[in-house]
Amino acid sequence: APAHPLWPEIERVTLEQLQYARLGVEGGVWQLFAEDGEMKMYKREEEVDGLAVDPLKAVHTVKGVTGREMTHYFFSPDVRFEWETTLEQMKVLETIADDTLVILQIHKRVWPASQRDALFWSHVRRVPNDTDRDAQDIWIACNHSTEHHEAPSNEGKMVRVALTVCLVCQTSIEPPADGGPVTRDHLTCKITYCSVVNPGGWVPTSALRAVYKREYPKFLKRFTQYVKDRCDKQPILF
Ligand SMILES: O=S(=O)(CCO)c1ccc(-c2ccc(C3CCCC3)c([C@@H]3C[C@@H]3c3ccccn3)c2)cc1
Repeated sequence: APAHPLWPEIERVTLEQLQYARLGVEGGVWQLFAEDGEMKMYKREEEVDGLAVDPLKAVHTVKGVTGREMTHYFFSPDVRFEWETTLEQMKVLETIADDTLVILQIHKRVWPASQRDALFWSHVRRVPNDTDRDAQDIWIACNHSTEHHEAPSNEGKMVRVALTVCLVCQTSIEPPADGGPVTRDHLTCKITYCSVVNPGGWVPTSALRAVYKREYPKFLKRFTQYVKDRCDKQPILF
């Protein structure tokens, strides 16, 4: 594993997020707040220092793509502007490895909040499925706020959000009955998207919750459709 000062935290947080995502939405603590076909979005209403920091967990099933493809397009900075509509600027501050980056993002102003930026490491990895041998490997992409000497400290300008986000994907293959080749019609990708965003500065709770309710379903729907469109007619990446 690369000898980078962030590596121990990247390893710990990524595996913690994997376990957190795999807990699903048990326990009755999760409130279903949006549904669209296979996509179900849950939240918990929590406040930190009077700020709404509502953990979010979404589950979704997408046909025709693999978890490797889904997490690849989520991780790749090159395509982020294709699907992230609230992004204004993005800069890769450091390439720690081909699967690990430090990214600074400036998001568009979302009324009534003032403009925000986010500084985080981003990591993607394949995790062998330790419970079910003949299942496909699990893929996880994880974004977690960090410090970085190259990021402006924003005195009095931009408010910096703190976030921890993960996208965990499990691919299933239903092989064709006639023993023919596996095509995209035989693929199903089960997704769990988790996010905790601390807005970093005052936003009226009711307004912020309205932003969450509007933006998260739009974001996950748009992102997953983007991946389906990109993968259509392309060779399958397992
Ligand atoms: O999954 S990611 O890593 C994808 C890479 O971009 C990610 C997701 C979400 C955010 C994010 C950052 C700021 C804000 C708010 C906080 C106060 C004012 C702006 C929000 C609010 C929740 C709403 C929102 C939800 C989804 C998409 C955009 N907007 C979300 C950042 C990164």
